[in-house]
Amino acid sequence: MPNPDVSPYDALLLVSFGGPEGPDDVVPFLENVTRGRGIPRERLEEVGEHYYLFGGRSPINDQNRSFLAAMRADLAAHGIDLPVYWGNRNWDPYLKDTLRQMSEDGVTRAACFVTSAYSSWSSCRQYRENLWDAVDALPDGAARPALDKLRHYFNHPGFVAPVVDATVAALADLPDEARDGARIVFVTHSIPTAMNDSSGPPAQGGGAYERQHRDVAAVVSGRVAEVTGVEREHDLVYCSRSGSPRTPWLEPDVNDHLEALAAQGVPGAVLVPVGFVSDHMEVIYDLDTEAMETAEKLGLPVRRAGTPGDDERFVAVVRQLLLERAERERGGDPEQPALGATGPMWDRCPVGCCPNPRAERPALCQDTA
Ligand SMILES: CC1=C(CCC(=O)O)c2cc3nc(cc4[nH]c(cc5[nH]c(cc1n2)c(C)c5CCC(=O)O)c(CCC(=O)O)c4C)C(CCC(=O)O)=C3C
Ligand SMILES: [Fe+2]
Repeated sequence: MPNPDVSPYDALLLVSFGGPEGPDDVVPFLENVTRGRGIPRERLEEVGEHYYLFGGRSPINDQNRSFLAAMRADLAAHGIDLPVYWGNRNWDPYLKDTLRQMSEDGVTRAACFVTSAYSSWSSCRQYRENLWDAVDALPDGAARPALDKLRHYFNHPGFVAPVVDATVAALADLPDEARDGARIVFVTHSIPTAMNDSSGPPAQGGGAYERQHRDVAAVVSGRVAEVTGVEREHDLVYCSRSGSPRTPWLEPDVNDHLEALAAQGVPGAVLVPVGFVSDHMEVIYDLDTEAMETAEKLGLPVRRAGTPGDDERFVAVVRQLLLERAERERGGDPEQPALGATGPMWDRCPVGCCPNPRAERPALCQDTA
């Protein structure tokens, strides 16, 4: 079989958030994340403590290193010889440095895979602003690689499959008497309600962040019901609220929700962190530490489902989206797998998609007006 055609791409770029790698990194990292955001001092000190509890080291960079190794192996196993780069928004390796390396290496056009699956300013457009900044910062006269963001994958079968398996495994781990009546509680990162209201293309009326989560939650619970032979109710709740207490953010909070479930007499719950691609700090602190403490206090049996991480089906999504997009850029019409009601997402975000809540800023990977 001939090797797959990846033209017009000559590189792949993994784009992520970044995290501290030791205690001395924590404060500078938090400053990078929150510059100009008006996050109260107390909230920052509190989040710093979450990191210090884990030795000042976020799990996210090691998870990306492992994902990169898996991606390279997957590409090689499928006859694709493409350099793979990695750059972050908030910590080393910074996107700006990575773009410089790509430019020096002669990369002309790279496909970008972002470790965030949904629409919203925080989870999509801000990364596209970061890409614009990184290209903009290239020195005068340096070659400027073109960057294309691969489509959103929250509803891609290769993202959904490991979430389904992890939910089934977490249910199996509940005590027998809690299992059949257990609630499936999907959890994602809270964002300001205004950011949710403006997420997605203006023509769709906003609310894309929440809607996309509800769509994938319905798909996963439907599949879990098929596999386990038991219909269970499910909910979508939020973790990691930040910002000023006066600003409304998406609710309910996962801890409040567990209390409500216990009060209703629900016998148990499985937390499914569908908003996260791997076990970030939000998962190991906000869910495994804080929400589990809440569950224990309530005497409510709760298990946390795993995230896709470097599951080979999720790793393969990168290659599948790369080949799909390459073919589309060459004028072809490949199949675009997608589960649920939303359908396959766009290649380029529409004008006005997920606006920056503070000031309009240039971004890459969108339609030109
Ligand atoms: C939607 C969303 C995702 C999911 C999409 C994606 O993955 O991108 C996400 C991911 C992440 N968020 C992370 C860390 C932080 N986020 C913060 C602050 C904020 N997050 C926000 C939203 C999101 N964040 C928002 C609206 C803020 C307020 C400030 C602002 O308007 O930007 C703060 C400041 C302290 C605080 O206030 O919590 C920290 C330290 C880490 C690294 C974790 C690790 O180390 O493992 C990851 C993967
Ligand atoms: Fe965050």
